[in-house]
Amino acid sequence: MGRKFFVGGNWKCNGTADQVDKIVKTLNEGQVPSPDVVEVVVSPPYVFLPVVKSQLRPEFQVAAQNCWVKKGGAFTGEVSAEMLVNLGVPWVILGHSERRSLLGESNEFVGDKVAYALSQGLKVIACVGETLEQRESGSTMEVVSAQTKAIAEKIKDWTNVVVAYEPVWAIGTGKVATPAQAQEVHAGLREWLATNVSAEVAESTRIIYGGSVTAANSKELAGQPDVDGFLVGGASLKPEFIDIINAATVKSA
Ligand SMILES: O=C(CO)COP(=O)(O)O
Repeated sequence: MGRKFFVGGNWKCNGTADQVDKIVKTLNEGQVPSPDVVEVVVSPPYVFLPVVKSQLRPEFQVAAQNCWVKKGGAFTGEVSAEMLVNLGVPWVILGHSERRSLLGESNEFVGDKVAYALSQGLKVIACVGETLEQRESGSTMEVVSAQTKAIAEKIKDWTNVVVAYEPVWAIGTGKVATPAQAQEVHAGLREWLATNVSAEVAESTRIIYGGSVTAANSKELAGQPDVDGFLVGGASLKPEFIDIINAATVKSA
């Protein structure tokens, strides 16, 4: 299997300088599999990116949590893809559900952001996911397919894209998707890519799960054939993030 396990830590809008120091120390001391087995990317708030990047063990990478939709300029409060590249930040998270719902980012806007970030040389963790209401009405695949389609329409090369399936009802709620629920949507997304992009892209693109991932549930989720890793929120601020990274060994066992 060619898809390397991927574990992202999304710190969201959390952390003081002291807390960031402690988290980085924990990450640097943790026992984890080799970078051949797992790719680890942590995503602090913008203001901490330079310090985290400079202090983090070299095999772990950093991601921004967002970037502007086009070239920088007169866009007060925004950070451009060019700036991230200039600072040597390799990854960016785009289309997180908190930005979709709280800041009104549409599918099309997220598609434009993904295309622009890729064009500047960034790698993208592109998030999709349904609300509880959408799940209960049976429209989960329709929703995540439309979110993925809005990206697929704007990009040609999927090499630098990781898709994060994050059901909104599982984010920050302690209500994790069951391994079967995650597998079903991941397989559906892979099928969507096979039908609408190509068999190669479907086979090689990593589809990771996010939403109340913990050390306790990570191994069973990682055991699902189409779960290629995680995007971790709350638990990425704690020492248990190291255990979640170690769930990668389930794939090679
Ligand atoms: O939104 C998430 C990661 O991007 C998931 O957050 P939690 O792990 O806190 O549920």
